[in-house]
Amino acid sequence: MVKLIVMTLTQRFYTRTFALYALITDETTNFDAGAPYVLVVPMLPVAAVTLLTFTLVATAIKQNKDINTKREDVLSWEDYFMATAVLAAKRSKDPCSQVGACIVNDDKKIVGIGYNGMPTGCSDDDFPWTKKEKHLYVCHAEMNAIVNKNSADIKNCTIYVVLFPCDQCAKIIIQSGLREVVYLSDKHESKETTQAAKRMFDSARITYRQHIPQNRKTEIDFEEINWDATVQRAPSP
Ligand SMILES: O=c1ccn([C@H]2C[C@H](O)[C@@H](COP(=O)(O)O)O2)c(=O)[nH]1
Repeated sequence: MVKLIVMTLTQRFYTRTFALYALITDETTNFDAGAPYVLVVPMLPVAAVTLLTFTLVATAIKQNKDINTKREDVLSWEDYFMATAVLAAKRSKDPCSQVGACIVNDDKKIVGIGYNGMPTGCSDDDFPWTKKEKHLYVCHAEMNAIVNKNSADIKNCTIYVVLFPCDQCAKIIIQSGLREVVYLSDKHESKETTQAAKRMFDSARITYRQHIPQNRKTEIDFEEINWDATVQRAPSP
């Protein structure tokens, strides 16, 4: 409907502008080879301004409509849980692999989040991040998500994790009673540790599958919040 109104108005505008221009210049009656350019070139800025105006009006109308209509283009549950794992991973200080994990129960409630990092009390600045040494100290994302759980029981939950779990994490996942592993990357699939993890999952009947995001990109844009329209309170002293 909005499109139709805009198209009709645009068409009318052009017809009238063209007729007016033809009247002033009388070019339509003297159509030699150069005449079309003489007609079209001066109209380009007018056309650009008109198009911009109509686009702005159409956007305003559309936005006005949107505040009264249910949004359809929302994050799917699966993208939401994996995005939560990816967001947690952004806290990781590991220079090679930033891993995040998010545990979800049957009611679609998040009951644990974690990322790979040094144990509490072991400073990120004092312990090594080199490829060889870090493995002695780093707590894996899955382990952190499990020990950080905010629910008494995580039995039958699903864990969304950025990287396929290693053998050590597989053991903790199995012993915690988790039912399913959803992962994003399997970049260490040829490693013995990943193969051992898959062997244990298969035996313990824990399913695993790769998550293919519906949206390749999910942006968080703090600028989207209209700060000017909110009351800005002074921070507490
Ligand atoms: O299941 C896993 C496996 C690994 N991690 C963490 C541990 C390390 O910080 C990195 C792996 O580093 P690489 O240099 O890629 O070997 O990922 C984890 O959290 N969970």
